[in-house]
Amino acid sequence: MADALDHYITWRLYRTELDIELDFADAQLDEPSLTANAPRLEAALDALHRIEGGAVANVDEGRMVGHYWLRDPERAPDPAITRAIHDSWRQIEAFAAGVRDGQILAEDGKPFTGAILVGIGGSALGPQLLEAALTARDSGPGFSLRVLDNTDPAGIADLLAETGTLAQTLILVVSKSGSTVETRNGMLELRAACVRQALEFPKRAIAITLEGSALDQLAQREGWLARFPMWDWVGGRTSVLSPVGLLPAALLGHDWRALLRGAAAMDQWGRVRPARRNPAALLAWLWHQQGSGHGLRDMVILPYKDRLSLLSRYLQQLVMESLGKRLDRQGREVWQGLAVYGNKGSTDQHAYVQQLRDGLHNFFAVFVRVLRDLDGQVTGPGMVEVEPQVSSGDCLDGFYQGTRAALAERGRASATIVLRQVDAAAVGALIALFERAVGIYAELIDVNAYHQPGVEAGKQAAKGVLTLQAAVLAALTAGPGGKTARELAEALGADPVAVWQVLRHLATNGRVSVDSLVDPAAAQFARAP
Ligand SMILES: O=P(O)(O)OC[C@H]1O[C@H](O)[C@H](O)[C@@H](O)[C@@H]1O
Repeated sequence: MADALDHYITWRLYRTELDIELDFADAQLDEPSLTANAPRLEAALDALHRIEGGAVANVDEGRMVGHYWLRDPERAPDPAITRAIHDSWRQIEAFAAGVRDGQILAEDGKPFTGAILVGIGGSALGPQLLEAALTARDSGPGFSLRVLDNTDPAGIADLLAETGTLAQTLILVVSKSGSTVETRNGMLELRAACVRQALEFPKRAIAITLEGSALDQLAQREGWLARFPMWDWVGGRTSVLSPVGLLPAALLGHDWRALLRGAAAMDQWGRVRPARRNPAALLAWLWHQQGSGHGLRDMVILPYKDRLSLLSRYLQQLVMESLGKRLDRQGREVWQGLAVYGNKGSTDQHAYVQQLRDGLHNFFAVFVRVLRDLDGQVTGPGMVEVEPQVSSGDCLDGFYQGTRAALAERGRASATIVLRQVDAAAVGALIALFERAVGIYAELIDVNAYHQPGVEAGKQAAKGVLTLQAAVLAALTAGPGGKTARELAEALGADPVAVWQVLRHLATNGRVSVDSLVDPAAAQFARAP
């Protein structure tokens, strides 16, 4: 009779060189369905193999999908790509060393002590994840990274207030396309702050972007301090191991080569056949089985380690932007996706775990367990005993094991990724594991994981709002009296609700005059005096 230990060993994948385990013992996977679906999984792995060999997997945009080459440049199908990656590494190494050793100085001759990264989506989430996961561990004192990832004036003001003088601050403007509005705005706001502080923006500005993009051209024209490449074969949400994530990591003093090594080692593991022995394939199969191939259950990401609390935010983009698709690759309407949320344990146990155990059964959990309580040291001697013979770390691990068991008891599935510690190699491996699982799952459900047609609709509509705002401002007359939103909308042939929405925002910010904003039909707007 197989006992619980046999069951665990049967559903455990372990890789010695990574010291990472994937524990599927509570994942409710079963051998018969895995055997029956082995051909599909093997075909998905074949497809990934072709992608790694340079297939144009992003058919709509006619692009190769090369994030796997970022950690193993020799795999790239074109020697020019291999060279470009190696060149970028050399450039990152030299620049970060120059900043950290004080050869690259600010205009006042003093060292740079921090950076503000301006970017959004894939151009911010990866660097944020790395900073949160690795900073305390690797960097030592002396360099800080702040991120400006929105066009919210209050957020920008807060960041500027926190930073104070920008004299010792590098400004990293990160945008693959080089034309993202939020990032442009953040850059313009920081440029204005430099002018206010009598500092030269180009002397501290660095661009990470596609060669020839609008941002790249601007950086060239103005002679920015440095320019680093992005490539069209790397998607924003898989760009963390390109200069997008590596340069900030290097500036922070992280072991970015270990990050690459960890990812490359996970890629190796992720190429293992048969699929039953392959961690990424089993993870993708878990998603498929739990959500019936239609994302019917959400993935709750629960790392029991504060430093990984941004993992779920990072994975939200990677998974949901890749898999959330209306059409499959045959053009059929499929409305696919896989919702991701989570923060960290045991914190979330005091928030929504109640529903996970007792409520709606529309999820499965992926735990991340970190065996070592404190990095690089054993805590035994001198540990604080919160109870006799019990440390805080014992409690944290107990909460993980307890929550997992409590969910299993109610028939809720989970998988656990077990790391020895949160170091650069482990973080690289985690990133690669999920990237590969996304690639495999996309093959299983037949969607293009590498485009994002859905994000355009909101951007276009926002442009329309600003066009309407310009028309409304032009149509307003100077007071007294004024016009209602309805009158203005009629004059402009526009939607009166849209006109009201624009006006109430402008009025609240003192850009137009209004008698009162209480009644949308009666409010009288006039040009601000
Ligand atoms: O790096 P950027 O070109 O500025 O793009 C930033 C982000 O915005 C877009 O809307 C995409 O949906 C994301 O995939 C991308 O990461």
